Amino acid sequence: MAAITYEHIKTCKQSGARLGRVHTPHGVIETPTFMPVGTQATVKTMSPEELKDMDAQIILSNTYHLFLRPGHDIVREAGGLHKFMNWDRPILTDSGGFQVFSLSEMRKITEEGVHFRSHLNGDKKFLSPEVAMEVQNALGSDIMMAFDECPPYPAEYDYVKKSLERTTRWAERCLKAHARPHDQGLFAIVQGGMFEDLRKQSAAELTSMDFPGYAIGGLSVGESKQLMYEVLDYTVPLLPQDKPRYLMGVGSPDALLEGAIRGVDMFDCVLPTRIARNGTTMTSQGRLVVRNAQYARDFGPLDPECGCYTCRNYSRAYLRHLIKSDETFGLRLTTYHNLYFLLELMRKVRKAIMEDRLLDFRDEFFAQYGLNDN
Ligand SMILES: CC1(C)O[C@@H]2[C@@H](CO[C@@]3(CNc4nc5cc6c(=O)[nH]c(N)nc6cc5[nH]4)OC(C)(C)O[C@@H]23)O1
Ligand SMILES: [Zn+2]
Repeated sequence: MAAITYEHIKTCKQSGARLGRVHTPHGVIETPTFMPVGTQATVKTMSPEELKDMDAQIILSNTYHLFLRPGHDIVREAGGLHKFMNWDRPILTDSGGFQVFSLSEMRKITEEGVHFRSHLNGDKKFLSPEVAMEVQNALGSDIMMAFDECPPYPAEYDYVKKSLERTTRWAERCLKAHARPHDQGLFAIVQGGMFEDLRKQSAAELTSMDFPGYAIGGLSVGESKQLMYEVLDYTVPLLPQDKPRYLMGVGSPDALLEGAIRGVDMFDCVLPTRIARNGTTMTSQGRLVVRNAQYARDFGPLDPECGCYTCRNYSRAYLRHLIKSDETFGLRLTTYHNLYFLLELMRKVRKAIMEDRLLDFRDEFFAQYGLNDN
């Protein structure tokens, strides 16, 4: 029995989006799904109990960060990431390639791997397919990502082609280094930038190696949303129907809807947790910056249509006061709401697929939420 299997439930007759389940050793994930990001073994300010209250079915953590601190050996000695952070549902770990480029200085890519300096203390470090697999093995995540290179955006055609070919060779090395295929699934990451023929090449090379799931990398890196949707239009159909498809780094309401409509099953993004910490919230009426003066005497709920703990028990005035006063409880309340909002949105997406009306749902949602940059 493979560690990760995909169960297709139905395809929306109106949009082509699909309803499914991903089966993992730590439980089932209903898709399309949004995965809260817990980069350093915690979804910032949330307890595992609160994440379960809102029915987060899987969370993300990160090889790069845990490799640097506390070190994967400590997590291994703790019994793995599930035990270390007291989370008994599925965990997906990113492989670290992308974070090396988005966080560290002084990096040098070779065929062997990437030499870089830690962004924490400048120590010289090295990540490679083999090291990334050893670290994820120590973390014990249910879904591991292959070690890849995410080209910068924009990037020249020749650079992107050479980069995707190395990513394919690195994916092969990850497969060879994969010690526990029966209790950890390894997803490959399709690259190819914004070039249709290179996306085709990357997808063909990786799907010929039969991974249990495929991620679409190299997006949400500064390109316009229209360009991202264009790349999805021709990349998603290249991936197998009977495997999960994961779009990395995407998490605004509009992008989640447009991605689901195009057949994406899994999403992750720091957006909801990151903006919550500066008092910006996602509500059914669009973005609401609750720290703004206009809410000083607004004793209504953050979002009148939301049933979450924050919206049932506290007012906008109180949230504004806490955020302005730098009270940690304020960050917890806005984070709880933002995550609940996106998880609730995905529940509504799954219901709309079941009822063959996802395009109608998208139009209704945008009419209320607004097309503003959310
Ligand atoms: C949208 C938002 C709010 O998310 C923030 C910030 C900037 O974009 C993000 C999200 N975009 C994103 N694209 C990715 C592509 C890959 C990839 O090709 N390979 C691998 N292994 N992991 C990836 C992770 C990715 N995350 O990336 C960082 C830099 C992690 O911060 C995130 O804007
Ligand atoms: Zn709420």
